Amino acid sequence: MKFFIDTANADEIKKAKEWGILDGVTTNPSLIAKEGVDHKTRVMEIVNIVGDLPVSAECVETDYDKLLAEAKDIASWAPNIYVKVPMTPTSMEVVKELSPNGVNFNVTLIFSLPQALLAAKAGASFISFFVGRIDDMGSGEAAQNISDAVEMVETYEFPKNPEILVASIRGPLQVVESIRSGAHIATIPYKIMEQLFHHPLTDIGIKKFYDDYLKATGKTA
Ligand SMILES: O=C(CO)[C@@H](O)[C@H](O)[C@H](O)[C@H](O)COP(=O)(O)O
Repeated sequence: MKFFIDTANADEIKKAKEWGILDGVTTNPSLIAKEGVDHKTRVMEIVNIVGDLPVSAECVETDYDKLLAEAKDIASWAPNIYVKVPMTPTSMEVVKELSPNGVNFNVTLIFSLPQALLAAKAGASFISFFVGRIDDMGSGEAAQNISDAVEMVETYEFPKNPEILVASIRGPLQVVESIRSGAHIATIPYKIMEQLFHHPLTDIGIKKFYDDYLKATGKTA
């Protein structure tokens, strides 16, 4: 499973890259707004940090002509940009129009299997399932939705061989859920990435090995 970071914070992206675990970056208008920076400037900074890894940058227009122009513009910023559009009929028209010309789309705000099918058929490269928000509704359907969507894209033929991307991850358990469901990608906020390194038994084990080493060598800490 690929690990993307879900942030527009440049320091967090640099750190995740240093860890050697980073496969891509996703941003959205809320994350960019939190940083208080210009959208294009920050996306280009991110591209400079991650090189040719995929970077998702989201459109905000809703009218067809404006969205088409915005998607073309964002796609022109760098070859590894994935243009994010929400699941709407208008967005799917834009995906259908531009994806055969080499534009990669990340269709976002996906909450159901039929929505994932529509995105795949239109020509999405990534299909972003929002597990946290599905779990908030208490339906318990998130994991099943992801594994059904993975099976769907691996069973049928679609224009771009889309990958299922798990978004709206709020804690390590949803990362486990993503792995168990066979998701192709999980996009994870920095704080949760950090949490994934830790386990109480790891800390206890590190301390015991070090203490035994000191005892055996007579050295002091
Ligand atoms: O859609 C993608 C990735 O494609 C994400 O950037 C996505 O927007 C975020 O994970 C969500 O907006 C975060 O949602 P939430 O945890 O605030 O509910």
